[in-house]
Amino acid sequence: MDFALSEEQEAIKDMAGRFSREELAPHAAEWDREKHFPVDVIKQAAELGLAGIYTGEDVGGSGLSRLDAVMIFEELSAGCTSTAAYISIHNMVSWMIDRFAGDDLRQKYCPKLTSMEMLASYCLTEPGSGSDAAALRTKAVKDGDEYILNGSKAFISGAGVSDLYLVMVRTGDDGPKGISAILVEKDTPGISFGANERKMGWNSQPTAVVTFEDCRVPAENLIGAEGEGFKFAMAGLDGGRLNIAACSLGTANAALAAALEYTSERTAFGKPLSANQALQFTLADMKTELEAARSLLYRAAWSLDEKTPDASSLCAMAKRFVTDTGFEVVNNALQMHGGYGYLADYPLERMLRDVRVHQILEGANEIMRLIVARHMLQSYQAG
Ligand SMILES: CC(C)(COP(=O)(O)OP(=O)(O)OC[C@H]1O[C@@H](n2cnc3c(N)ncnc32)[C@H](O)[C@@H]1OP(=O)(O)O)[C@@H](O)C(=O)NCCC(=O)NCCSC(=O)C1=CCCCC1
Repeated sequence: MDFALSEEQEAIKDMAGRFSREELAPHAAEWDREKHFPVDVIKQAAELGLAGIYTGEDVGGSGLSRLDAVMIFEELSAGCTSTAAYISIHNMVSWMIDRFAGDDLRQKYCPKLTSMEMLASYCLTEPGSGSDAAALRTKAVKDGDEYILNGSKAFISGAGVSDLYLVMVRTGDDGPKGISAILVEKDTPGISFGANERKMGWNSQPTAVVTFEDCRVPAENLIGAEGEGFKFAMAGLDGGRLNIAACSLGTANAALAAALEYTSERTAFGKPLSANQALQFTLADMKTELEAARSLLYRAAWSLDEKTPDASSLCAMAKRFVTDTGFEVVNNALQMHGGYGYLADYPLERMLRDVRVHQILEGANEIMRLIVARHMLQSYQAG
């Protein structure tokens, strides 16, 4: 087993790290304060190949691995958690179209997504269904060569700004087998967007309800066949969950770096804070837990690349463990800053607000435990 990164991976990390330090970090506090969605900066990411990281090269993607992707999101999130997370959602949609749509849709949309001529949003959650995703009710009824959509999607990142919406809809019976996936462009008559939600964090991207009222969408926009949408949605989330975990990891790395600097420079009782063994122990635990989190994350990403049978379960483990660990590390770093950690002049309170939601979205961490337990019990019962 080789734990060393390849030269190409080192170069990818360097490139993402530079973009993060130069284009994201200097503005993250302002974007958070002003609730500004930095579309221009996000589009610069496309020029670096970060808009279709694991989308195929034949449609303009970078054709990299999931392991490469988590390394990239770890770097990007150290600069701005919320912006990195939006880029991760865009990547998830780009990959889902590349992987599951027919060639006409792939050729029509993937190059526009990988160049970020179009930005994308993922629409699964509804006002009445979150963790129980298969209970979704947004209907799509076939009418000639169109589907007519009616219903609402909630908590949609990028809503109102994104150009393309990958929407999970009900085309059949109750449950997962009646769900399909369809693409809806922003200017389609019948689609509308609610007000930007007021959130604790993730303020550099808009979040809103998306409503469909007799929204007519070409039938050719259906991804795959009717009834396949739930599996596509779950497969997309396997990778999405890794990327969100990477966003917690990168943010926590930055928080630990800030804590090291602060505790080395700030003096109390005649010596630097970091000279206190109690703080040293906490710093050591933070470092150790982040290393453990990274190891699990990379292992899960490798499993997804290799399509191992336990890949979805490992993605769920990584999402749960890394986002919980990331939150604890950021919280400890904030505590080490004392009162300053609570001020918006320092980045810690923003980091804490941003990573908190990673324990909730793309599958709450309780659902991650459910996925792991189900896989473990099924494997046990199968002998
Ligand atoms: C895990 C879960 C609770 C499972 O549900 P059930 O028991 O209804 O479904 P079950 O019986 O497990 O399965 C149905 C079919 O589906 C296949 N499949 C499952 N996982 C996968 C997978 N990973 N890959 C491929 N196929 C999969 C399964 O095999 C089955 O097919 P089969 O009958 O065997 O032919 C699921 O609902 C879930 O996960 N919720 C969290 C939602 C949730 O995560 N939102 C997040 C919304 S997005 C979000 O929060 C965002 C926030 C910020 C912006 C981006 C998005």
